Amino acid sequence: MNSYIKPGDNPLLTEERKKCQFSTDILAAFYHENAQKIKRRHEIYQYYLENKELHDPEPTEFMDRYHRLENAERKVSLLKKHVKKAGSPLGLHYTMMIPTILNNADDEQKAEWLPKAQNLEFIGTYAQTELGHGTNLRFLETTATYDPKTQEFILNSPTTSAAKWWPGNLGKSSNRIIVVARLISNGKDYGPHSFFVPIRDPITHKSLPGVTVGDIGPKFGIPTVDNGFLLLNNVRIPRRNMFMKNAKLNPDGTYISPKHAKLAYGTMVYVRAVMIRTMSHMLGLASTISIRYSAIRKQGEIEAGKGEVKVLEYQTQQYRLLPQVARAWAFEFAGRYTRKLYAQFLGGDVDVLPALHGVSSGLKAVVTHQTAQGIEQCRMACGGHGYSEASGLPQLFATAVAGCTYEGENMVMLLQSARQLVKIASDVRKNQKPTKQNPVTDYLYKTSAATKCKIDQTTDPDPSSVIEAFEHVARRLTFAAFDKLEQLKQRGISAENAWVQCGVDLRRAATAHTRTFIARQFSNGILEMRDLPVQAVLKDLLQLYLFYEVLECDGDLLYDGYVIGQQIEYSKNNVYEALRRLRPNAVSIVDSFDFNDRELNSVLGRRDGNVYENMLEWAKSSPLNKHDVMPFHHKYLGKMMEDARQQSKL
Ligand SMILES: CC/C=C\C/C=C\C/C=C\C/C=C/C(=O)SCCNC(=O)CCNC(=O)[C@H](O)C(C)(C)COP(=O)(O)OP(=O)(O)OC[C@H]1O[C@@H](n2cnc3c(N)ncnc32)[C@H](O)[C@@H]1OP(=O)(O)O
Ligand SMILES: Cc1cc2nc3c(=O)[nH]c(=O)nc-3n(C[C@H](O)[C@H](O)[C@H](O)COP(=O)(O)OP(=O)(O)OC[C@H]3O[C@@H](n4cnc5c(N)ncnc54)[C@H](O)[C@@H]3O)c2cc1C
Repeated sequence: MNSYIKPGDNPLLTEERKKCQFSTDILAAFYHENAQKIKRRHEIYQYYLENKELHDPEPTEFMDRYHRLENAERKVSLLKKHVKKAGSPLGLHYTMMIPTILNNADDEQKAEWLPKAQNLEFIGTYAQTELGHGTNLRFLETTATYDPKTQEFILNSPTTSAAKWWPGNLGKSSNRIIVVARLISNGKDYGPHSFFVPIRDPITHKSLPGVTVGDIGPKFGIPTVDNGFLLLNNVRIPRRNMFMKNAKLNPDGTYISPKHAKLAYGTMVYVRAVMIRTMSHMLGLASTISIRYSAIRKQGEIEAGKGEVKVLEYQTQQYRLLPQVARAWAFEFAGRYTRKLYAQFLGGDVDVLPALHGVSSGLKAVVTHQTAQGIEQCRMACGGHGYSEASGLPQLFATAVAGCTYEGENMVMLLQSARQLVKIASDVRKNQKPTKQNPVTDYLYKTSAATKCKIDQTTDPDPSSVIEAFEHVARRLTFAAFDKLEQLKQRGISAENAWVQCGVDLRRAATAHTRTFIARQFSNGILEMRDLPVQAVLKDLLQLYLFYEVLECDGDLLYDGYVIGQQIEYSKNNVYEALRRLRPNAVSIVDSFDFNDRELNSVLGRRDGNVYENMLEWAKSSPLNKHDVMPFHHKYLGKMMEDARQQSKL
């Protein structure tokens, strides 16, 4: 039933795979949405294996940034020949440039820019954040002043803090970019708008007059990406280079407002909506690496004299790793919802934007945070080898944790989600009904279905009792934060200051609300699976997810007596029971994520489980090992020891 078994694999992994009680093919197709996608994934991987020019000449962990970027550019240029969609130096081109053209360009602009972007005739990025401002877009300093005489915009960075700072692929790769700047026309400031701006010559790739651009230097991770800075000095672009699907500017400089004030933020909403799946994949990668490794790593005896056991036998190891698998699945279902909502928005339904913004901002924050935490758990669960770059986990963590910051700092995003909750609380207090159905927030209008939680000692529990418990917590925290806000305002504190004073409570309400949403999506999502053995595995994962989350918020559940201590004990037992049931299938479940060795990029997580011999091979690639004696040895340490020896002879 496990189709990942191959001759030559580590027998400890084969032993695990032979225990599989379900079809890995069916589970893999469900994770990647259909069997066709799995087939295509396998074809692409096979193609990669056969085309050596696409391989790295040495492990990239040993390359400096210069050679990493060169290697990435080499592969990307080759990939264009092989497949349409490529990697790192084009990351932002695909995730932000093309979506902005689709989302913000009018038909004529789209006809001009989209085919060229898709054909990679130019490479672009999204330059919004500045040295002095990222979160607070209204205070961006870059200006685009309209000159009706020439029908051009003049772009300027008036101060050092106005320098664009951070955009991925801006430093060295991009030549046509989106600049977010404050539109000024006829002396009036209309706030941030997007402009299509050439920054490098298309032939020589040299920066254009008035453009100062470069790489911002090494970061916490993602060394292959050339995040950049940019200063603009009186750079002129034609009027039609302002993105005009929503807001427009006539040749005489008169401004036409968009249908919704925040339509200009559409690209950010898009990335927040799609990055949920990327996070699920990253957590899936980390789980695959750590669970496969835990199945071949033996350490310690459980019963003296019976031999060392795989570390995966320890309940503590299972408790660290299996909830990460469950969360990867939960995030996948949550991401399907936000992508569907975004498709509705892109199809022209502008009214869906507030709901989409509400759910995607909270979700982006919770999912990136839990993904980064989960990867770090996986890394630590691999012991010393998890600390080596050979595990792939340090780089994976460094990449994932950036998601907590980019596309809206997480705390700020939770506060955006809380805005929606507070509005609903205000409606409820005024006995107002929802104007429009929203399956994500409608529960806030209802009172608790039961005054006491229904979790009991059954080991095959109904998910609805847990979801109701999460709803109860989210509702209580939302109304508590709202009431506190109102009390502060009644004491004469301004609405804005009251908001700041309730920030922590608002964040907690938004987190609880997002937990409720994810749990419901997971619970509904698995109903689509008809194959009974696969359904059983998904139910075990759901059970683990739900009761693990109960234990994460036990204080909030106990706070008002909604649950009693005994129900927390039942919840713990349900976690342990789920771990016990999942254990025999653990390797097969992560196999079903269907990540190949290129994607895993980890000696510990290889499909064949032959870890130790490959660790030795990997270490031998270290440039330090090109020399038995380092050329500078006798200059420093050698000399120091020689001097000490000479001294001791005196
Ligand atoms: C496939 C992709 C996968 C992985 C990614 C891989 C690679 C990419 C890697 C990195 C790319 C990174 C890119 C970037 O980081 S780009 C820069 C991102 N920057 C941000 O996200 C900035 C965050 N700041 C904001 O979004 C806004 O400034 C903020 C929302 C904080 C505040 O905006 P503003 O001051 O204008 O509004 P408010 O007064 O707070 O609210 C007024 C009103 O508007 C509503 N609102 C706000 N934003 C939106 C929106 N986007 N859509 C709809 N509505 C919005 C807000 O809720 C208020 O409503 P109401 O309460 O009804 O008044
Ligand atoms: C790897 C990476 C890639 C990036 N790629 C891009 C890109 O391609 N294009 C681009 O334009 N930008 C990019 N960025 C920039 C990114 O979008 C910003 O860093 C991000 O939006 C956060 O803004 P900031 O840096 O101004 O943080 P700040 O807003 O200064 O945050 C600092 C602290 O202040 C808090 N804070 C700020 N405002 C509030 C508030 N209103 N209420 C409560 N607390 C608040 C935050 O929670 C945080 O704790 C990237 C960043 C990184 C790290």
